[in-house]
Amino acid sequence: MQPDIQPSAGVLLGVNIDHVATIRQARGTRYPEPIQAALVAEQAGADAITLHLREDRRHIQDRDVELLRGILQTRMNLEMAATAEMGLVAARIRPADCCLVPERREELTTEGGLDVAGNQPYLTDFCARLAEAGVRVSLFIDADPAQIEAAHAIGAPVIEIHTGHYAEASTPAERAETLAQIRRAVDLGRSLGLQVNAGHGLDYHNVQAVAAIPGVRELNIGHAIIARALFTGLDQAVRDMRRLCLG
Ligand SMILES: CC(=O)[C@@H](O)[C@H](O)COP(=O)(O)O
Ligand SMILES: NCC(=O)COP(=O)(O)O
Repeated sequence: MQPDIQPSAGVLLGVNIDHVATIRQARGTRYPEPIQAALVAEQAGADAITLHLREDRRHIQDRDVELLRGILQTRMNLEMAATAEMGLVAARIRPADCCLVPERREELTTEGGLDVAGNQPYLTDFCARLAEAGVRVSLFIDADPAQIEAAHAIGAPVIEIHTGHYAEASTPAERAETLAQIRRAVDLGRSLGLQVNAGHGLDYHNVQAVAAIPGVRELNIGHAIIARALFTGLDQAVRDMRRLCLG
């Protein structure tokens, strides 16, 4: 089946395959295989494959990252905490992109953005070392001007705006306000010359409003795609999301 070859309308789709690995880890089996998911997603039109190597290895394993590094046809976006251990992994794997995200072992999923403003010296050095290894650094941050300005100050070329508060909004007013915050964050990031991505909690019902924000370059989406794939298959789930992103 040939993928829908459509010219990118400027909004790229990074498919996060973490939760394929969640199902595998639930029983410790050899299936489902995240490698297979990545290739299916790419064939269906994903512009990048995102995977989060967590410190607790609850889903993606080191072997997934190592194997995919030599297999992906598009681009690896490796998400990780800004720790010494993960810095060594990134320097060895040298993914095209590395997105630094905060982690707390007890969290169910990522809860907030990275505190760049509060950790500038450490993150400046951490990002410089990744850049020296040829890795493009992205910082997963809240739609907070101080964090966006700090990301620019430490030399990160890319930011990914945390869309979780928008995704979890429970009223139309809250949804409108959180979307406006994202829009302002995109405008500020672009004015500083940053590439601005967005992600977390985006699904088939809330993605279009974010994809329509001028200046958003890439959306990283996983949980909703993998959930839909249970019923439509992964190829169709990715195609459907790609179509919504293109508007
Ligand atoms: C940073 C982010 O929002 C996600 O990409 C992250 O991977 C969420 O963590 P889980 O995939 O473990 O839910
Ligand atoms: N950085 C966001 C991501 O990769 C996927 O987040 P989600 O769609 O699984 O919530």
